[in-house]
Amino acid sequence: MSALLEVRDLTIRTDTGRALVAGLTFSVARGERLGLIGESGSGKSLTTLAVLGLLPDGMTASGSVVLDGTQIIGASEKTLAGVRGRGAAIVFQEPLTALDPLMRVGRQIAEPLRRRRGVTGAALRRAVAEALERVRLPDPARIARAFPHELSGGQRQRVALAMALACDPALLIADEPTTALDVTVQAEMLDLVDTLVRERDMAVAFVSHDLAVVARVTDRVLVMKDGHAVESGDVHEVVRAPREAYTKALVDSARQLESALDSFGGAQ
Ligand SMILES: Nc1ncnc2c1ncn2[C@@H]1O[C@H](COP(=O)(O)OP(=O)(O)OP(=O)(O)O)[C@@H](O)[C@H]1O
Repeated sequence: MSALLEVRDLTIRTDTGRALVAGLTFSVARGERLGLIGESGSGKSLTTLAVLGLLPDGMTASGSVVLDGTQIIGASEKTLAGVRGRGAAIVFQEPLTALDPLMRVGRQIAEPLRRRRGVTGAALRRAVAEALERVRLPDPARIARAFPHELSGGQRQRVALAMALACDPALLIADEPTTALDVTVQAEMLDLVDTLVRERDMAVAFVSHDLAVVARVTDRVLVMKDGHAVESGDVHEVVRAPREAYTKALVDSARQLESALDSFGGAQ
């Protein structure tokens, strides 16, 4: 069976022709969990935006990005609208990127369900409540009536996840979805993403600069540096025996962080 996402020789350039991502090739099978890892500026976010045809104005992509059978590069807005939500959906680091500050969150979750699935009336209200329950938000009726600023950062991130999952995407793209949260809320959010994607056999592209986080929720990892892939493989293999110096440095810094956290925990 063909891959759910097939990226071939993806190059992303600025309007001045500078390549920010160059010749990137990777794929994600249905149900597979891929981590995209690399230091800040390595091109992870631009790669995920290109997968949904969401590159910032002025940037162009070349090569091939086939998502759920649809070629994304050069596709019309109409084609892209058809594949977004169902083929893949994205959760960003800062949920306010995805949430409209002036709209109650219930309406924001309802909107894609109405538009893409044609759900209306009582069925739509039920679907919104279910979407909020699925991400383990207590008192979904109250949350649905709230505006984004009335929720905590962790609750907003769950709402953003509920929106992304509303149309049952085949691929969930999570771009550092826990970085802006405090450590406990981060761990809860990771567990939630992990549980939900396993329950649904959903594929994930999980973007992070933190190898420890990626190892927790993915099976395979693609290491990026300066817009190129430097290494890929089974996440535990890569952590155990990194081949490239750059990957080794990422592994070492993740270990240092872990042991610092351990000794901090032990001192309490
Ligand atoms: N809108 C933009 N205009 C110009 N350059 C950009 C733009 N967005 C990103 N870049 C540049 O493209 C490169 C890759 O950025 P990208 O956001 O994909 O990296 P990243 O690996 O996701 O980093 P981070 O972990 O910090 O989000 C960086 O050098 C960045 O400065």
